[in-house]
Amino acid sequence: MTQLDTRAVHAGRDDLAGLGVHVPPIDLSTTYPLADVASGGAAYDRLAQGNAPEQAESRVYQRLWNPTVARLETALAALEASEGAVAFSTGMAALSACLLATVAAGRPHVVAVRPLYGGSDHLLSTGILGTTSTFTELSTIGESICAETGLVLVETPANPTVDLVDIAAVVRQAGDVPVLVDNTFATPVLQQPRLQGATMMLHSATKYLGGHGDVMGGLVAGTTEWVARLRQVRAITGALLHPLAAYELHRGLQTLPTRVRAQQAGAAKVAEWLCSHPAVDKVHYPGLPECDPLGLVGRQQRGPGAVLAFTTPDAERVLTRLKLITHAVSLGGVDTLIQHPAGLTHRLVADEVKPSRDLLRLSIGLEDPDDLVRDLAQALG
Ligand code: MET
Repeated sequence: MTQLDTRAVHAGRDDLAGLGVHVPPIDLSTTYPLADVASGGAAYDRLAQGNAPEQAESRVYQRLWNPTVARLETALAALEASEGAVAFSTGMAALSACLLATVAAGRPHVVAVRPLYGGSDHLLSTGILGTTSTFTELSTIGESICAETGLVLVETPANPTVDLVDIAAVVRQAGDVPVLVDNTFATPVLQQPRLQGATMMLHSATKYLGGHGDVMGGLVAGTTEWVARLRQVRAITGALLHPLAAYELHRGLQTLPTRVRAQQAGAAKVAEWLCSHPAVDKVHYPGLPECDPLGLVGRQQRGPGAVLAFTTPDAERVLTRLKLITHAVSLGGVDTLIQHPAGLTHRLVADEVKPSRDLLRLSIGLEDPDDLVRDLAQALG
C-alpha cells in the first residue's frame, strides 16, 4: 500500500485516466434511467439494503447511491485503513446514523467517555433516537457494558479540552461491542483507530477534511458490516451529502496531510507561548507532557494536533479583543478560530459536566504563529 500522503492525493481517483479526465466528474443526477421494472427493482432492493450497485445496473435514485459521493467514501476509507466509509450531510447526521443502526441492531445502550463534542453529548443525553447512555471513565468501560450495550463511543483528542483516550484499552474493555472513535480532531493523518481495533471512525468533515470553512459534511469509516448498516440507514432516512459537497471534501483530502502538519507546527508554538503567559492558568495541549500521562502521542497519535484550549480569567472579554483570530465555533480550517465552549459548543451539556467558563478553545490555522501570538498577547493584556 502507498504512503498516506500519496493516498490522500490519489485515492478515489483510480479510474480518472481511463475516463480521460484529470479531476473527478460531478454527477448531480437525482434519478437514474431504468432498463425495465424488474432490473430496476432488483437494484433498488440491493441499494436500499446498504449494498454497492453492480457495475451495469441503474443507481435508481440519488438517496440510494451517488458516484461522486462514493469516490469520497473510497478515499476516506483508504486514509482510515478501513474497509469502507459512508458520507452524510453533517457530522451529527453521521453520529445519528451510528446510533440508529445501534438501536436497529437491538442493543440500544451506549457507553460513552466524556468529554465529547457538546452536540454528541446532548444527542446521547436526550435519548431522542431511542438510545440509553452510560457516561463513564476509561477504566470502567468494561463494567458499564451490559447485555443491551450496542456501542462504545469515545472521542480522542476530545472536544473541547483535547483529552486523549487510549483506543487500544477501550477496544480491550469493549470486548465484542463495537467501538466508535470520533477522529475529527486527529484526522487519519495523526491516527487510524482501525489499526487499534476500533470498529468505526466518525468525522465532522466540516472541520479538517474540508479544511476551508465552506462545506458541511460527516463521514463514518469502518468495517464492511457497519458500512452496509450505515448505508441502509442513510438510504432509508435520507441524511445525504450533496455531490458538490462531496467533490469539495474529496479535493480537501488532497491537502489534508500538509495542512494538518503545518497547523500542528503552529499550534505547538502557540501552546508553548501560552504556557508562559501570566494571564493563562492552564493550557490543554497533547504536546505538553502533563496532558499526555499515558504517552499516547508518538504511540497512538503521530503528533499533538492543532487544537488547544486554555483557561484565563475573563475569557469572554479576551474574545472581544482579538483582531486577527476569529471568534467563531468550528475548527480545523486554514484560519484560526477561537470560541467559548461553556457558552457555545458545549452549551447543551449538563451543568455538572460543562466546561469551565474560563476555558477557551483555539483551532490553529495556517497563519504565521508569530502573528497569532501577537494577537493573543494584545487580547490577554
Ligand atoms: N462541532 C463544532 C465545534 O465543536 C460545532 C459547533 S456548535 C454549534 O466547534
